[in-house]
Amino acid sequence: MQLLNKNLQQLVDIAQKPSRLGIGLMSGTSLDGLDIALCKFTGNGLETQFELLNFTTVPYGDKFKDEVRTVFSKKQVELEKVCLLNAYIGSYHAGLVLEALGNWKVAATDVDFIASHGQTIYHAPQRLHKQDGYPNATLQIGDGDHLAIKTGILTISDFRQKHVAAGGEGAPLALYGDVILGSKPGEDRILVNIGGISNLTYLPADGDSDRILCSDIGPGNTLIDTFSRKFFNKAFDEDSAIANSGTVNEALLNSLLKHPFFQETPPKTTGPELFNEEYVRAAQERSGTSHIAHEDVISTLSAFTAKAIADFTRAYMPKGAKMFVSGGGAKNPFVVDYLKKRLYRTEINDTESLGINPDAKEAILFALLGNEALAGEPLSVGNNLSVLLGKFSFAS
Ligand SMILES: Nc1ncnc2c1ncn2[C@@H]1O[C@H](COP(=O)(O)OP(=O)(O)OP(=O)(O)O)[C@@H](O)[C@H]1O
Ligand SMILES: CC(=O)N[C@H]1[C@@H]2OC[C@@H](O2)[C@@H](O)[C@@H]1O[C@H](C)C(=O)O
Repeated sequence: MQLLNKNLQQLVDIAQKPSRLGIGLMSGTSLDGLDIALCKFTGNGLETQFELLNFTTVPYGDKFKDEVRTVFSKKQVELEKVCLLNAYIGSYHAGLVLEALGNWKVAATDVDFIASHGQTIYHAPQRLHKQDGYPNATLQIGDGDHLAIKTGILTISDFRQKHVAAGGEGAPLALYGDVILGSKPGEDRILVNIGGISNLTYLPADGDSDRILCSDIGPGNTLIDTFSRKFFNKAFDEDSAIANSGTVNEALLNSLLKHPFFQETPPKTTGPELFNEEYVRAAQERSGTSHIAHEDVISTLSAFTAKAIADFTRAYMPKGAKMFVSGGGAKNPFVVDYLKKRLYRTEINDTESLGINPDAKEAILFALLGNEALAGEPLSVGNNLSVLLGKFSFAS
């Protein structure tokens, strides 16, 4: 007699496998493309053994980016567009997964699960929306059912909602993956990811769970990208070519750093809902720097990203901790050099030196969270919430 329906049986079977093949998908706030990481997991929790088998970033075309930007971090949008994009992105990502699997010569039937972050279109922690009676909120679109149906692979998605439901801000979720991938007994480590928004995980040498901290820091690439697009028609400041041709304007830099967010005690989260074009315009007006050269704006915004990380590190991190950077911002020489100058006593490398591909780190994180949703137990580490995240979408 069959006791379970087919879908529940599939969950039990996958959970009991000695090792699982999972795909992590991340589409971040930089809107540069879809990161796809094929990982093999053995075990779960802090004992997880993991291997990155394949990784690719599929760049988004301008048309897709423009479509998403019509609803991205905007207070008012066409609701119809949100509805259409929710289905479209799920299905589009599914197509990209199938294409990647084809390129890697891996059969979809050999993959146990997809763990999909989706596309954040609005992040609204209470600290940002400040509306009485409303809780923390965040919204990711690209529905998991479309991925499951189109690829035939069990899909876990919408990881941030339960974090919010359990009292968190829905981010950052990096902590769990960073603890597993990046901890080393006897070494104080700081893992900094410079994506659209930058965030950091502190991993103490003694492994003391109470001292582990994960928090957003401030803008990563988001402002550099916005103004590179606006002034120079470039998606980003490749190899800091623009920033290097300008000068940091100290008055503007100080004005940019004057926001209560930077004084708030971590953990905290933010997004382009705060750090956007209007934010920079207002800082320019306050500091009388509205007419400085466009190159100087890019240099100053790059310094802003780096100085926010340096200030946070000085304020909250113990001296002597080693820093490991990842995310697209780790490839911005101006940002990294500025950071090194501000933190001249800190040893700074990228996460490649830990054996973690700096571009793949966040996609791996979601694959890890998917593995936990299937085979793990709620874990209490640092300031993470002790809940298993993610919703299941079955292929039939
Ligand atoms: N060669 C380079 N020079 C300068 N900047 C670069 C370079 N390569 C990538 N970047 C920056 O990295 C960005 C992409 O970063 P990443 O892929 O980490 O973002 P993301 O996944 O959207 O991040 P998150 O979700 O963490 O906000 C680009 O938009 C660009 O600003
Ligand atoms: C709401 C949202 O999408 N936040 C992202 C964003 O990009 C970086 C930073 O802001 C971080 O808080 C988070 O992503 C990573 C993966 C996280 O949750 O750890």
